[in-house]
Amino acid sequence: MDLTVGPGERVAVVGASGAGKSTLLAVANGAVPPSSGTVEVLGQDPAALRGRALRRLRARVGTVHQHLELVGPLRVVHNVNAGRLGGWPAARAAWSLLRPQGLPEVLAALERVGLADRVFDRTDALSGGQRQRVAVARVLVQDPELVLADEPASALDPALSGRVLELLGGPASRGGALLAALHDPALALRCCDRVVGLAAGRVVLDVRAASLSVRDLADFYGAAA
Ligand SMILES: Nc1ncnc2c1ncn2[C@@H]1O[C@H](COP(=O)(O)OP(=O)(O)OP(=O)(O)O)[C@@H](O)[C@H]1O
Repeated sequence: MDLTVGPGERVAVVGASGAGKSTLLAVANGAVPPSSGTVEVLGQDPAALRGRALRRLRARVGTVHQHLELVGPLRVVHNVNAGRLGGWPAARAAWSLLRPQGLPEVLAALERVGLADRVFDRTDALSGGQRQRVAVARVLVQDPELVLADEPASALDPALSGRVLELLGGPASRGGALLAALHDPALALRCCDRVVGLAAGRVVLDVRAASLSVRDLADFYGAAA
C-alpha cells in the first residue's frame, strides 16, 4: 500500500469487510507496527519513537476506535477527558477522577454531539449510538491535528452521522486531516473530499469524491466483496 494524505484532506476509506481498513488506521496511529515498509505520521515514524516523544505525537492524533475503547463503569466526563490525558501531568489526571478537570470543555464537546445532559451518567448506561458520540467527544476535547476514525457513525441515524463526520472533519478544515473508514457510500461522498478503496489490503481506488456517485460506490462495495 502506498498512500499519502495531505493537509486539509478528508479521506473516506472504503472496502468490504476484511479489506484492511481498520489495519490501515491502526498502523497510522502507531498501535500496530508495519510488518514491512515505512509509515510517517505528521512527519514522524511512530515505530521509531519512545517515551515522551511518542506521547507527544499521540496527543496530536485523535482516534475513534471501531470498538470505541471506553471504560463502561466510568462517568461520561471521565471518558471524554481521557482524550487529553496525554497533555496533563499524572497528578492532574489522577485528581480528575475525583474532581473532573476542564468541565467547560467537556460540556462544550458533549453539547456538540448532543449529549450535554449525560455528562455525569455512567458510560455503560448509554445506548450504542450515545457511546459512539462519547468517543467522538473525546476526540473533540483532544483537539488533534490528525483524526483517524473507524466507522465513527455506524450506530447513528443519518442526521447524526453527518453531524459527527462534520465535527471530525474540523481539524482538516484547519490544516489537519481526517482518515475515516466508512461503510455508508452516501456518507462517504457527502462528508469527504477523497475516497480510497481497499481490497485485500491494497489500494484499488483513489479518487475525488466529487467524481463518484453513490451508485458507483455501492457498486465498488459489491465488486470488492
Ligand atoms: N490482530 C490481527 N492479527 C492477524 N490478522 C488480523 C488482525 N486483525 C485483522 N487481521 C486480518 O487483517 C485483515 C484485515 O482486517 P481489518 O480489520 O483491517 O479489516 P476491515 O476492512 O477493517 O474490516 P471490517 O469492515 O470488517 O471492520 C483480515 O483478513 C483480518 O483477518
